Amino acid sequence: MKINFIKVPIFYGSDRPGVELGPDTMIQNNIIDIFEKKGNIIKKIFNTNVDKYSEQEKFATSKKLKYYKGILDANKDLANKLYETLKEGILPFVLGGDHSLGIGSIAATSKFHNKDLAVIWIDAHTDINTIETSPSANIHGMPLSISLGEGNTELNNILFNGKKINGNNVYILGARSVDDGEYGILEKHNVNVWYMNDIKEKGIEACIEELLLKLKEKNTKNIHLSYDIDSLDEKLVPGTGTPEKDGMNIEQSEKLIKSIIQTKLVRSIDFVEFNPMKDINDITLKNVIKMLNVFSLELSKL
Ligand SMILES: NC(=[NH2+])NCCC[C@H](N)C(=O)O
Ligand SMILES: [Mn+2]
Repeated sequence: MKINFIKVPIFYGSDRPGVELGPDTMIQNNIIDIFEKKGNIIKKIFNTNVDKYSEQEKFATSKKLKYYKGILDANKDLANKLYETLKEGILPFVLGGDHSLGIGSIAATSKFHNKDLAVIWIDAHTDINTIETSPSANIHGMPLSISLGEGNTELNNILFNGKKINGNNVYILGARSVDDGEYGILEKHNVNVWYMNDIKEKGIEACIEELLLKLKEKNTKNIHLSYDIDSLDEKLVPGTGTPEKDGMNIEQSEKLIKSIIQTKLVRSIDFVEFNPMKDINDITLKNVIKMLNVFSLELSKL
């Protein structure tokens, strides 16, 4: 598979420095080699521009959204680079950075496919807060609501105005930390969610079957796959901004990623929330590399 890596060194959405070092840490740990040894071709490595804002400036451009302007401009730049990549027929693989980057990557993939897009969101959180419901004002907890057209800031209008996706084409797996206000938004938009409890009760295989069936029933043609490493259990990923207990193990995560890539419908991928500054004894780094091995192997078979 021909791939462009798009680095997005941003921490503003999480308000916890360190995650902006994720992309370069992964590159320094030879992920280009890992991908190429399996037979993929890395065409280009883009770097998204992220302007500098100080801690004191975090509410300077919006009272309710931390680092609003910094996140907006970075996502615009990401969206343009991702759209270019799709136009060249190359798979964009976005290296985060925090999950606020989902705003730009969904905007670009949706535009390219004329809004005929499903989003699979593998995450401990549902990331569907709005300005009103967010307990933190951290934009990495809001990319799905923004992509669904909630709110009316410039973040809603990247590449084209308004709603990028439909809620019944959004599939969240691995959730176990949901804020009170998020439940109503999930319901309003008919979002499909498999909570960790569902995965524990039914087993990951049964959940994957349900997911694949729904994709088929809806005649899904294009998927944006957004992978947050905090979907893994906190013991496996101490190096992430918001680790949560009772998460997926490596084997479950691996099965899930393989089955999704094997649909041959994945058009763009995010890999987010690795914070090397919070890592302990390289535990997270090792698991990040493990998961990137899974992605690269599966992609090489396409
Ligand atoms: N992408 C993430 N790690 N999101 C964490 C979100 C945490 C919390 N729900 C919030 O909105 O602040
Ligand atoms: Mn997330």
